[in-house]
Amino acid sequence: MVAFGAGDSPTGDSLPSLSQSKKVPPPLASSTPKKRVNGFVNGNSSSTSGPSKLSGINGNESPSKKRKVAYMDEEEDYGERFAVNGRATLLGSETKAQKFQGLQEQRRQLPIAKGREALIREVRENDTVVLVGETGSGKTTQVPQYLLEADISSSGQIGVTQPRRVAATSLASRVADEQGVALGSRVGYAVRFNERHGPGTKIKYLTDGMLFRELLADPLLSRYSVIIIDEAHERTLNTDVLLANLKRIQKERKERATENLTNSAKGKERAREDKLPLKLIIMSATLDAEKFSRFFNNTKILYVKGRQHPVEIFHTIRSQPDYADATVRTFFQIHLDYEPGDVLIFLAGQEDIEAVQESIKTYAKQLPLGQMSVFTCPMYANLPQNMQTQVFKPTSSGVRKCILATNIAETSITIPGVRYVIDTGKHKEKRHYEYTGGGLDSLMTKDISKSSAMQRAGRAGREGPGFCFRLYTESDFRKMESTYLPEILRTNLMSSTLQLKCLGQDISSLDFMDPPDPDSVRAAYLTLRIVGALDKRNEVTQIGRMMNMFPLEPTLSRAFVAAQENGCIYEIIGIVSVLSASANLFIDPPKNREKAREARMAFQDNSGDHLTALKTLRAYEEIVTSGKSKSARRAWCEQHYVNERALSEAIDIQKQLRGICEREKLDWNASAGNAIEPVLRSLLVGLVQNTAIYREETNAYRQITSNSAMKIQIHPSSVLSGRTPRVIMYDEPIFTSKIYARGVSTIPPAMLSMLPAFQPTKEQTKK
Ligand SMILES: Nc1ncnc2c1ncn2[C@@H]1O[C@H](COP(=O)(O)OP(=O)(O)OP(=O)(O)O)[C@@H](O)[C@H]1O
Repeated sequence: MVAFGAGDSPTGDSLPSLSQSKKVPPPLASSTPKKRVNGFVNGNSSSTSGPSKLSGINGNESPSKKRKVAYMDEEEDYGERFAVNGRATLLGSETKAQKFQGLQEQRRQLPIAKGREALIREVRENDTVVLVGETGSGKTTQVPQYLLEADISSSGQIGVTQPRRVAATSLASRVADEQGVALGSRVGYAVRFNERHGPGTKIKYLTDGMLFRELLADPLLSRYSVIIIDEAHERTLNTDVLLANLKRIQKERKERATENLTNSAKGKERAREDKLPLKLIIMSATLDAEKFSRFFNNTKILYVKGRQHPVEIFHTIRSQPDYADATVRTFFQIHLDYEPGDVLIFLAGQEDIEAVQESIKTYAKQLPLGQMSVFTCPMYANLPQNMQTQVFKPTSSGVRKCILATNIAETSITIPGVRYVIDTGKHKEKRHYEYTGGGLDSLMTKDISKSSAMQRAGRAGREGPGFCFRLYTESDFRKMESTYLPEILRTNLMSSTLQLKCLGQDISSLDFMDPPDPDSVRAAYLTLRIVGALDKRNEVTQIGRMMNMFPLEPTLSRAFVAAQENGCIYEIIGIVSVLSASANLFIDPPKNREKAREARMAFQDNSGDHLTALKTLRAYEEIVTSGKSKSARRAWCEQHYVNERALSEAIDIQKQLRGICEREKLDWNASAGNAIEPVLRSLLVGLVQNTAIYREETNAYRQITSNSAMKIQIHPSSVLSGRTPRVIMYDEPIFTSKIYARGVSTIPPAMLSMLPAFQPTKEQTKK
């Protein structure tokens, strides 16, 4: 049993209080938990330590020896399965008009509704506004609609940025419903490789990365009248780059507006038609508002009063070093003793999610007869879009949905039905380390920040009072950092540097809220020079511009450009599509690695993982075009240990990349036939920094372009694992217990000398 203490939630220095359970009204009678579980204490009382009802969860005894409840498989489309009863029917039986009226009533009840007029006034009077309001108060869904309804956006669009694609798509869908229009018409969205908007779109939810890309074609973002940067506290690299640019754009558009207004009688009208100047709103529930305000010349800060529903927060009495186990036990404590309502669990990453999901499913099968059944549903970035949106579908009243998510579910989104949040207090943090001639990304499990903890708790209490169970003590909460280090200070800057260069800007001289580390900037320039995207004076080259046309990582877009010269775009598009898919192509069960490897022999290419991936994609395409049934396709994938989601996503990306080729008048059908050399050569041009040579003395690889003595091993999941080809190239170095090269192909040593930016030593080209 996990013991939880008082729900009095301390707050961070400058962060608004999320929940102070002693101050918030107690949960409504109908929503009060049936009874408290042993060990859970309310208010200020201390923990009890009676015997756990859930001893079976920890020990060998099962909660129930009989399995009498029906359970679902996560692969099933449960939306269809439950379409005939429960909540799904309830919504389905409402008329469209009733549903619309219901949504309007919900809109009126939101805390932000009281501030509607004041907000509109402030936005009219100020070009930039910082808006802080509790989670769920209605910022993201309502502010764009208020501005549209008040005609502040005039003839332009309102762009609302989100750090994550799932938030952008789900919010657009909600706001389209609230506006009573079809998604993609007045309200739309744009995320990488997936857009739904049209000429009539007035409110567009988009990822910050997409808005950054739009800058390239339209440096003044002239189609927008208003830009809303939502969840600004996350300080993603794209958000920071956008903020620096938005400051410039506002200035330039203001100058134009003033010119128009003073120089001609028709100026006023033109200024309106040109959507000048640009209004900017920066929003979050957990924002260092003063810092943002200072950055925008001490602009106005507005606070939304009140929260929609109370969230009662509990901390554990003791620290929980085995947080996965504590999660499972807490889940069942809720499941057995609390009223219906779905549970959202925050875990660090995919591995944690899979392990906890497995345990929950196992124990759920042993629940006593008559107990509500459990349906588990994962949610992490590597999961394809269609799987991520599964979590939003309703279940029947006899099922408790348990969503196991990473921090992609942490901000902005409302998952209908969620009433309980379990927060493990962990996340995965990506950090980039530079060393001479290379870089290394690490992905480590770390404690979250206070701001994250508050956002996580905010996912409960969106449709009614909620509960948040934190698997860390109150004193651990107090010790957490207020916010994370901005991404610009801890990530690889190569991609942004190139994009800015194409805009005629220099990352080292932009006006950032926090300027990047000069070493990281130097490393980004060096890599871009090595791949030929920049010249010696750091000016963008023709190659760099071509690379920038494709929404790909620079290493992949460089391979793409090389493929045009080498006559193998057809092959490179296939490989790049697989590498750009959000899920890994090959299922790599550590216990069954040999079996998986044998099963994939049919596609294995001796050169390594890149051509093996291409052959796998082609084999799957054949299956699809031959008209095989859905279940036959799935069986084929299972038999070969390949991830069908990754393959279907790759096919989708491939289609889009081919579309870009057509637009740019490139022949995507240009193929090298059976010759693999042009394909490897093209990949090598992009991956030149990720090349390594085998050293017998250490039985490991050493990076060629760096002086570092770092030892690299071929990752066990590679088809080349167990072999020691002399020279390899790889997609990325990853650091776990050792430094591994992942996505590896062998290359003939002589190929290195073909690279203009790289002149190898004699030893390196030796056969
Ligand atoms: N998809 C949805 N289904 C049901 N209710 C929703 C949905 N989206 C929003 N809501 C309702 O609208 C409220 C306001 O949501 P909104 O995202 O605008 O709040 P917010 O202030 O931006 O919150 P956050 O800071 O957490 O992003 C939610 O609390 C919820 O009650």
